[in-house]
Amino acid sequence: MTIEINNLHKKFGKNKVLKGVDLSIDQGRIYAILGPNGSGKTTLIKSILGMVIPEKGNISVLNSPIKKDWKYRKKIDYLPQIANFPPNIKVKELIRMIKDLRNSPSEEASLISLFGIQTFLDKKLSTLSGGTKQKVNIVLTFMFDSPLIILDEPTTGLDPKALICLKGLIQNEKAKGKTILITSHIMQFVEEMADEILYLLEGEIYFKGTVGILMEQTGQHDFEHAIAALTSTENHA
Ligand SMILES: Nc1ncnc2c1ncn2[C@@H]1O[C@H](COP(=O)(O)OP(=O)(O)OP(=O)(O)O)[C@@H](O)[C@H]1O
Repeated sequence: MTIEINNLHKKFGKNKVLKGVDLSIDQGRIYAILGPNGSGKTTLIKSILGMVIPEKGNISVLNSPIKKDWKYRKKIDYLPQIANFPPNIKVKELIRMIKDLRNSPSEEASLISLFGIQTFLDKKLSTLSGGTKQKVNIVLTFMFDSPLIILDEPTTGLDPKALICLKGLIQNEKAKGKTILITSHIMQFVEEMADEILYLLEGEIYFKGTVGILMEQTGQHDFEHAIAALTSTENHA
């Protein structure tokens, strides 16, 4: 089991976001974490990363409980939804900085040419377009070789060519036996990529299963409508 979560609770003030999440994530599959805005997708991801500390519950990553042991973070490649990097440094300096921080082997050259960002290496981050920044973030995420990859809204701002590259990259990593967790509001992307859907609602995993099972349970013929129908039928995980 790559990730095991039991009875996870997290609130911010009076706002109870996660209310007893139970979840098992198997190795070598692509999982899409879906749910309405504010349903707690990012909170769940950050709990797995140890960036949010839950009040209650247990999380194990790669067979070890994560409490009080931060070393497991090195085994996760994480693409944040909003990356706050210093604006005044150049792309190549950022790549260098992240490599030094991680102190793990990295393979950035092929990714830089795959996304065609060679000409931006000497540019400051503040001068880049949104899509180019996202390409840089993708390079920073995929240049390491960790068994678990977590992508929070990876498609944001990407043009079609970059989107195709991203999909290929994700499939390649899966073929190597890696486990991939993705949040996305782009249903076409999710349908194409995900082996399994995890739908968060009212602080719990409301549905867990394949796209096929989701369609069958909701009686819908397209994925977008099946997701929309989830909340109006009884489809508990
Ligand atoms: N650091 C924080 N302090 C206070 N409230 C927070 C904090 N982080 C998240 N929240 C609240 O927790 C709830 C869940 O937020 P979260 O970002 O996990 O949702 P999400 O499902 O990822 O949403 P979206 O689809 O909009 O990205 C929201 O109501 C949000 O306002």
